[in-house]
Amino acid sequence: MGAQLIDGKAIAAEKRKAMMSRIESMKQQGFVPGLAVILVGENPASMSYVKGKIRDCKEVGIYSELIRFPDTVTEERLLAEIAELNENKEIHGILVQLPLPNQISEQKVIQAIRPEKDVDGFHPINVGRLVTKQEGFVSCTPAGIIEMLKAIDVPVAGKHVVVVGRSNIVGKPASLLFLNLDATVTICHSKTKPLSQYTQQADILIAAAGREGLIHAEDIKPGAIVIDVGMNRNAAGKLVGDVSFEEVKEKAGFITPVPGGVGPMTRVMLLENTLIAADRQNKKSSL
Ligand SMILES: Nc1nc(=O)c2c([nH]1)NC[C@@H]1CN(c3ccc(C(=O)N[C@@H](CCC(=O)O)C(=O)O)cc3)C=[N+]21
Repeated sequence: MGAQLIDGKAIAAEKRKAMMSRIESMKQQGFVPGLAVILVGENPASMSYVKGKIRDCKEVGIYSELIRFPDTVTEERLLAEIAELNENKEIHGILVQLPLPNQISEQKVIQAIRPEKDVDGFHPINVGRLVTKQEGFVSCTPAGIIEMLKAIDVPVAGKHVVVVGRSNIVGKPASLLFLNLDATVTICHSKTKPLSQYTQQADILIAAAGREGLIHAEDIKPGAIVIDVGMNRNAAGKLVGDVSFEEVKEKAGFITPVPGGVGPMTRVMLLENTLIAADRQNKKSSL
């Protein structure tokens, strides 16, 4: 294999280890960081993701609450729960697992969370802070991608970053983060024609379209850094990214695997954001 593997799982484990001592010293000062996770319904994928988040919290010593509702829950009830968590002094971060059932407006729910507790970074206030380069919370997946590049010591300034995908959760915030780090950023999406003409120009390629087999060897520049955000089930039921890993790894300089790449970094950044939230709220209350 030509490319060096970026081992997200190992980098995330390293980061969790470093967090444990930070949390230990917080606790010695009588302060325990806390995360509330709201799960609506019984979608198996959502249930398994949420379980993973709660397990991560336990491992590093973050207090966590899992709050579950049936998929028939009203928007009003959900908003009331969030209002309560906004006032709860033991809870510094609130995450509502997406997607939500159709009777509930995701935008309304996201906007009900106090921006200071929005550890997903989905609230428009936090998105606006990212756009204007102010302190706030950044969506966990893009933040995790930046941490991976830091871990392999790759400077971003002046690089051409091509982002394929424009979701509110990954593509858009990733583009803004790279722009804030002085990269030259191109955003591509399903209507971009021809896609390969753009991806071939990338020093750093972010594949976040959610389509298996989107990126092949001929679509990249030799030596490029390829970050695969895709999470697709292939015909054999296996979890695969947007990048045809076996062929692209021969031509890339660095590549992330799926699983074991961006996913574990996303999870660890949620813990990181929860610690940042706890720190900021602790400072405020002791002023
Ligand atoms: N409010 C909210 N915040 C989220 O951050 C959020 C969400 N809703 N809804 C769903 C998506 C999805 N997501 C994943 C995070 C990590 C892995 C992960 O760790 N994946 C493992 C593999 C897991 C497996 O094998 O299924 C890996 O890539 O190695 C997966 C998926 C967070 N999301």
